[in-house]
Amino acid sequence: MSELFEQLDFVEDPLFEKVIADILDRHYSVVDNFFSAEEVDLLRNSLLQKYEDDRFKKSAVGNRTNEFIEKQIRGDFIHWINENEKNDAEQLFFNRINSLTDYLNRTCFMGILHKEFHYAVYPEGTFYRRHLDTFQNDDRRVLSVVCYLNDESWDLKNGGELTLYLDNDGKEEEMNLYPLPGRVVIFESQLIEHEVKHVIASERLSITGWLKTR
Ligand SMILES: O=C(O)CCC(=O)C(=O)O
Ligand SMILES: [Fe+2]
Repeated sequence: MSELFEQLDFVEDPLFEKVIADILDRHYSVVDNFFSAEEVDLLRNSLLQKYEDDRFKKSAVGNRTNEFIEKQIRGDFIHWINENEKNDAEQLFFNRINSLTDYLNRTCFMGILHKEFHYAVYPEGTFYRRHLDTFQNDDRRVLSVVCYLNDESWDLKNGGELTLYLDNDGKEEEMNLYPLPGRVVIFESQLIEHEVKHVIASERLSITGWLKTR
């Protein structure tokens, strides 16, 4: 009878399996080299092209308050990626994200139906204060996915760490993650508070997005 349950086109993927094991175990996963150096170059060039074309907007927080308060919370500039108008780099990006999503849905029944992703540029001196990614009363966000697009010369002294605030048996613990090129950090949007520390030097480049239900 066992063949009844076989899915002939299913191939186990060790990297995605690690993501799932991490999420089940501790609600976040860090995957280095999720994107290859060449892929990061393509995506960074795509980001920089749009940034130079001035298509980025100052990010907002929740319902618009005033600009001054926003600057005290987050200082990044963002540009939403439209999947219907994707360029080659973005096509490659979504292929990879879609395989992860399909894998999660097939193996964990996560029910991810939608996604939204934006480029982000944090200029020198900016940060994003501690927050949960559900501030817009949007409980459809299941997983937050952050992909770093800095180049190989990115130095740890540039700052801009992503700090995750984790619960270790009732005691808060900080996990500091550097925005290294090709690295992807995935975490449960409803659970993990986090912040982007001050960017001390250089521009910090990334794509951030959410896998969503309904
Ligand atoms: O860039 C990062 O490391 C995290 C960004 C973030 O928390 C957000 O955009 O909500
Ligand atoms: Fe966030």
